[in-house]
Order: sequence, then structure tokens, then C-alpha cells
Amino acid sequence: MPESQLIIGLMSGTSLDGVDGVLAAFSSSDNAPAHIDTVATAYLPFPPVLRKELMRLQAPGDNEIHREALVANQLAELYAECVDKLLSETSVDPTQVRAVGVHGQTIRHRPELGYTRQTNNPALIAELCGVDVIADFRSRDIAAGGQGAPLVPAFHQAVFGNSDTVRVIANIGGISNISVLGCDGDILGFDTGPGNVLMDAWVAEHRGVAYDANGLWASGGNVVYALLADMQAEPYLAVAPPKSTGRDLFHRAWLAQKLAGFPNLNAQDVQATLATFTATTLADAIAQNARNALEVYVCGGGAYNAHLMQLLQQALGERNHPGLVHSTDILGVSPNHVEALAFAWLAYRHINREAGNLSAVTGAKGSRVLGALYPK
Ligand SMILES: Nc1ncnc2c1ncn2[C@@H]1O[C@H](COP(=O)(O)OP(=O)(O)OP(=O)(O)O)[C@@H](O)[C@H]1O
Ligand SMILES: CC(=O)N[C@H]1[C@@H]2OC[C@@H](O2)[C@@H](O)[C@@H]1O[C@H](C)C(=O)O
Repeated sequence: MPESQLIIGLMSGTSLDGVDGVLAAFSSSDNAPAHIDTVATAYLPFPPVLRKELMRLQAPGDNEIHREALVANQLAELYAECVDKLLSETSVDPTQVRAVGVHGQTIRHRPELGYTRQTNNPALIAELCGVDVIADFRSRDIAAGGQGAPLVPAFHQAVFGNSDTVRVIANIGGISNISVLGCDGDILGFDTGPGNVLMDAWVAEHRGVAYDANGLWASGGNVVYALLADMQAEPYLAVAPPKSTGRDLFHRAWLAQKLAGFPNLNAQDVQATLATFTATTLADAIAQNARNALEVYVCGGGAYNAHLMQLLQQALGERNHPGLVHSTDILGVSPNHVEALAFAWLAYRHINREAGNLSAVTGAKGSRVLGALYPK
């Protein structure tokens, strides 16, 4: 009889939209890789005041330590609420949950300086929920000389890997990252550049909405090719992996700098250009690193942007790449749940004292058990 463990994964990513949670059952027998079942999912949007404060903390400002500590407590309360929701909807008692794996909220990511910060208060989550909490998954990889990101490629391999065909998993969240899963178990992965972060900022400014639903606004604009070329000249894009990025680089001021050379542009045309920028950076990364991948599976919120998915397919075609673009839905995991499930999986690895990083991806000196435990 395989032994089953219930683990919760919580992710709040660079889009700063809210918290995704999954309650997952991990069963394993005879040293076989764990089988994972999603038992329940939950999503809690950030209250506007919290989102605003998190946004403020993305850049240097006054009294940051104090503000960060207060935000960490508010976040922990929201994470605990997400745990409660998952448990009450499934009538599961906290004593039945082996652990909560929680990413926290990235407010700085500077691996080149030896640090990354995911603000959080895991001690408070443990106190509020009465469950073991595992947090701070990135620091150990950075301590070992790695980028601390992306961490999901090992999880992608565990759930989406296939020995018959090379697969690409492309996450389009705030930032985009790819995992190239070879048939022989070889894995490559890195952050390709912005996902939705710049498009979200621009549409919020000009249309007052959180995101361009289905890419409808972008699809009605005209791409400004000279602006696109300036964006594509961003040095990060030409850096060889291992590499990772975030709002530290791709922020509103980055966009302002690119736009400075193009006064009086139509706002909708800028949105069209940003959508094409996201699609082409992903397509370039796939064409250069996964030449023979026939299958490209997209997860993250960008998978719900039909226009962006179409642009990605088109950009692959323009690069003579054979890949067909699908959503991870057809592999049985909803695009919205992949990252939260990954943090449940990373917690499972921690519990079993198994490595969570892939040094071939992050550039760390070796495999490391990731995360810190806050016992209940
Ligand atoms: N229907 C939709 N149409 C267009 N865009 C959408 C749609 N649904 C979600 N999105 C986009 O997806 C984003 C959220 O994606 P997701 O939750 O994957 O990001 P994240 O987890 O914060 O990011 P990261 O992977 O960088 O940590 C939204 O901000 C929005 O831009
Ligand atoms: C520092 C940080 O929070 N990085 C995130 C971000 O969001 C997407 C991309 O950039 C990825 O590198 C990473 O998240 C996923 C979960 C990862 O580590 O694989």
C-alpha cells in the first residue's frame, strides 16, 4: 500500500496578483518517484493596499526594513487564510497535513550580489495554521553559487518529462522561464525575460485594468518594429545561461527608457509591441536551446492570453521551429496551478532530504536540499 502525504504549496509570483494554493497528495512506494494528485486548489487576490505596498518594496525607498516586516506579517496572514480555505473546503484537519511549502514574495533578486529576498513570515504561518512550514527555497542555491532561480525545471521534469520526446515547458508569469526536458533526462532552464510584467504595467496605466484580458487590446494595435528592436537589444537576452531576472531589471523605468526615443506613440501600439516582445524572446530562447522539441507546453497566467499564445506559435514558425504550442492543461495540470504545485513538491523534497535544485540549471556548485523548516 503506497504511503500518501498531504502537502500544501503556496506561490505568489512576480505579477503581484495574489496567492495560488494547492493541496496535493504525494504517494510513493518502493523508492519510485512520487505520484502527485491535486486534491484542491485556491486563489486569494492581494487586497489593493497590500499589492500597493508590495509594489513599493520592489524598489529602494524610505524605512524599508520596517515596511518589509509589516508586509511580511500581512502576507503570512493571507497565506494562512489560503491554507484554511484549502483545508475547510476538503474537510482536512491541519494535523493531517505534513507541511506547507511557501515561496514568499520576491522583493529583490540579486544573485550576482549573493542574495535574493522573498518576504514572508513563515513562523507566523506555522503559528496560525498549526502545520510545519518550509520556506526560503532559493537562498541555499545562491549560497552554493547558483542563481537561486528558476527552481521549477526539476519539478517540470518530474511531472512533465517524457522519454520519447523533447518537451519545452514555458512559464509565462510576470517573468517568463523555460525548461527544456530532454528524452535522456538532460534538463536546461533559465528565465527568458519578461512575461506579463511590462504588459500589465502598461495596460494598467492606460486602461485602468490589471491585465489585458486575452490580449484583446494588444491584438488591435500595430507593432512598432523599431521599438521592438530596441527592446530586443536588451543585453540580458544575449547572456548565456545560467541566468535569472525579475522586476529588478524589467520594471516601468526600463520601459520608459525604451520609449524615450519614440515620443507620441499610440498606447495600443506599445501594448502590441510588448506582446510581441514577450513572444519573440520566448521563441528565440526555445529556437536556440530546444531546436528539436516538437511540444511546447505553456503554464502561468500567460497561457490564458489567446493572442500571446498565437504570437508565440507564429514566432516559432518564423524561426523554422517545429514546436506546437499547447497549454499544460492537456498534460493534466492547469496553468494556474503549476508553480504552487512545484512548491509543494519542493517541500516534499525537503522533507525527504532530497535536493530541490538542478546545478545544471542554476549554476550552483552542486545539488542541495532547499528551504528552511519552521516546525508547528
Ligand atoms: N485571461 C487572461 N488574459 C490575459 N492575461 C492573463 C489572463 N489571465 C491571467 N493573465 C496574466 O497572467 C498574470 C498572472 O500570471 P501568474 O499568476 O502565472 O504570475 P506569477 O505567478 O505572479 O508570475 P511568476 O511566474 O513570474 O512568478 C496576470 O497578471 C496577467 O497578466
Ligand atoms: C526570484 C524569483 O522569484 N524568480 C521567479 C520569477 O517568476 C518566474 C521566474 O522569475 C522564475 O525564475 C522564478 O519563479 C519560479 C517559480 C522558479 O523559481 O522556477
